[in-house]
Amino acid sequence: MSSMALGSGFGNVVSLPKNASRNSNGRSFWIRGSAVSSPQILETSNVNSKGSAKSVRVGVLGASGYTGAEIVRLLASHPQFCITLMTADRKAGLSFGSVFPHLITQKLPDMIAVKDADFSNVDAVFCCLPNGTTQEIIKGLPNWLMIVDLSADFRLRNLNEYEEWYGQPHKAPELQKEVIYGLPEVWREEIQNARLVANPGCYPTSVQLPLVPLIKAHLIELKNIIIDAKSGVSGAGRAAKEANLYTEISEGIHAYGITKHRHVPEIEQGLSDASGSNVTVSFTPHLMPMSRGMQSTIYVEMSSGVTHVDLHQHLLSSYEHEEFVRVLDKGAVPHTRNVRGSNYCYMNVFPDRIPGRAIIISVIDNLVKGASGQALQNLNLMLGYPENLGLRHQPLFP
Ligand SMILES: NC(=O)C1=CN([C@@H]2O[C@H](COP(=O)(O)OP(=O)(O)OC[C@H]3O[C@@H](n4cnc5c(N)ncnc54)[C@H](OP(=O)(O)O)[C@@H]3O)[C@@H](O)[C@H]2O)C=CC1
Ligand SMILES: CC(=O)N[C@@H](CCC(=O)OP(=O)(O)O)C(=O)O
Repeated sequence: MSSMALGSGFGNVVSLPKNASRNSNGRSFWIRGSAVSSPQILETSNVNSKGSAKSVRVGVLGASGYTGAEIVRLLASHPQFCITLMTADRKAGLSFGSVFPHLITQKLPDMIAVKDADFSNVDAVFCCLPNGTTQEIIKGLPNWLMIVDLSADFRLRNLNEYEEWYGQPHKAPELQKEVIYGLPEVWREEIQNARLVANPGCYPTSVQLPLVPLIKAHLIELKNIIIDAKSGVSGAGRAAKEANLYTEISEGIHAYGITKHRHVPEIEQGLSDASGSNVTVSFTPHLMPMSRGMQSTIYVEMSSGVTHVDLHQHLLSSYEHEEFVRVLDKGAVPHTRNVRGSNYCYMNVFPDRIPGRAIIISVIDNLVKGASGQALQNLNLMLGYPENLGLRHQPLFP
């Protein structure tokens, strides 16, 4: 990574991204210089492979949940971010390794209740908290903290719509005004200048990545978009629920949230932004007997004179320079297994047997590109780092 070196309170040299000043928007992380003022948290795990202190101190709120654990897993190989704060609710007081033994080798702070958290040792936070709680918690946080919120609290711009779909008035409308929607392939420039980013939902990520470029290029009709989507059970979080017991989930699939799923307005907001007019979709999610992975099968009508080859070609050229989106070769079927554990979205286009229609298939790992990987991609961008830092894991197979 190209960088400039500054002396620091760590007594080490801290590497800052060369383009750090580009992010100096008055709320700038680097101008504050807070990254260089905390000698007490320096640990071996806070040193990168070059022996320099990692520059950015990160808090993970909701570290005992699935997305929190996934952030911790990804940050283990991040050369510049170290974790200085972890919170939990029922599991506050426990060590992270006792809650997630697969990550026991990492040296990490114990998880504490968010009310006891001291943010003076933190430059940026990932909020991996249940919907509805983040907006209350972050409105009390210092206004210089960089925040990536993985919940749905700040994704909908229209607060009436938020109230309608989430069943409660928004509790931090003043913060909503500064939020940037964190889908890097669409809003990269805005994210680079953001302090507060709303990380997209998993289903909306898998749908917008293929549809936004096609809508922007007027290659598909805005009516009759049908999305049939499927998710692994980790999408529902780690908290115990009867409906998610092995006996309820295994050896079967079922639809849920039919016509009422909270991701409908988020998908429609993204597609409407792309088209400049109101887009509505039919969206039905299904729960699959697998831990992680998500597929959206999307049925579209092509614009007059357009073929599925045009759609494929346009997606190929749109994502030619995107590291995390792979448009597969003609005829290759995207499979959730092939993106498992990675930040990739794989997609492809197929002709329908009905003339004029096409079928688009997009797959992601709901916990990575659908949540924590995308969140890390966003924080990298917000701080001026290459967006793939800590994210180059190849998919796990089998
Ligand atoms: N799972 C997924 O695939 C995706 C999830 N998301 C969103 O990310 C967020 C986190 O999801 P996920 O990790 O799956 O959820 P989990 O249920 O697995 O984890 C929730 C975390 O929040 C903590 N917590 C619960 N209630 C409170 C509270 N009142 N105050 C403070 N902390 C609390 C929990 O602590 P404790 O364990 O101690 O109770 C736990 O650490 C959610 O908003 C979810 O909608 C977004 C995209 C995908
Ligand atoms: C399988 C499952 O239950 N999945 C979750 C989606 C997870 C997600 O992205 O949701 P948020 O919008 O809450 O962040 C659901 O359908 O609610």
